[in-house]
Amino acid sequence: MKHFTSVHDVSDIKALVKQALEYKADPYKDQRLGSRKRIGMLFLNPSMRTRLSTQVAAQQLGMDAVVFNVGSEGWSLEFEEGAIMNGTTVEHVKDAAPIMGKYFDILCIRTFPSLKDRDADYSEFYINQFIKYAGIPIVSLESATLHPLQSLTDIVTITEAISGPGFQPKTVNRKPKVVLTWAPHVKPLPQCVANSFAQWVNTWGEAEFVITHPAGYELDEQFTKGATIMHDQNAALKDADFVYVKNWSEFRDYGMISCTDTSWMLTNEKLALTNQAKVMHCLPVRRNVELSDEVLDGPNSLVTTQAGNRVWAAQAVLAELVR
Ligand SMILES: NCCC[C@H](NC(=O)CCC(=O)O)C(=O)O
Ligand SMILES: NC(=O)OP(=O)(O)O
Repeated sequence: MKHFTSVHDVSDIKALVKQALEYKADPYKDQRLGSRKRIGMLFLNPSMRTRLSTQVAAQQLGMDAVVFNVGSEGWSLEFEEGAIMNGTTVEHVKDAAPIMGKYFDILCIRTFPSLKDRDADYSEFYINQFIKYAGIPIVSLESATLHPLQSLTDIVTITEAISGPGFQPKTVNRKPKVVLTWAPHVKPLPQCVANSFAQWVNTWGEAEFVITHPAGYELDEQFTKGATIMHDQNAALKDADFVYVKNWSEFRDYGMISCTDTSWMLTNEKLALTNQAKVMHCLPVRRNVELSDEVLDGPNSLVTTQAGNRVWAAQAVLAELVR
């Protein structure tokens, strides 16, 4: 693995999931693997889970992690080739990234989309500039279109749940039914988590995968191809074993919100349509907008386990890059 910015960087998903679960069983088994290695973590946007879980993962491998909230504390970066820098940006990524390449062995970056310019966002303009100029492995901590550390975690979480004693598929030998459902929100959010989840589940190939959303919220087909897409949420939820709840803004009418229908919120009434599905969400979650309290606080919620698993996914990825 050279970089970790999408599922395409992974040659064997199942092996990486296995590695993550091995770290969960024995967190310090490779505590010297990353000795004398250092990761830099650049945040152009806020984070709680990604930041803390990746730091913990690095520590468990014996690596140092340096966090830089570049969005709020650093010089504002210029990314445009040939820019005449007589405005508000202070330093070009061409100058900054190679220096970070000297300080660190691996550079991890969070950079959200603008949700204004679809072509620029979907070209992954910002993270690709770091790949071009830093000269060291780059790890996405959520980029303009994808969130691969989250998606690896999600596959780890599903794998763990279906291997456990409590899992009862509807029919024997059936792949688990995984439903990604759109949920309402108060503001336009990136498509990253949904794109990435779809990309990973499709590549993994071990689920019967359904995506449900209101008309107009179709995601980019490059990520969803292979999934069944339905506009009827109740029909989609039937017999689901896992329900992944996420809001995203529109891809076609880019960054827009055309649906404010609160009935898309996942409630216990909707959960009753499923095969006692486990409920997932990447967090942070808007309670009683995306998901009801009763679901989040109820026995079907996997969200805390899922967020806890972020550590093992990050540890597996860092270990692979160090190796
Ligand atoms: N990293 C996980 C999700 C990050 C981001 N959510 C947010 O921005 C939520 C903000 C809010 O609820 O106001 C997203 O959906 O891609
Ligand atoms: N799920 C996730 O990426 O959370 P943070 O935004 O808190 O890192």
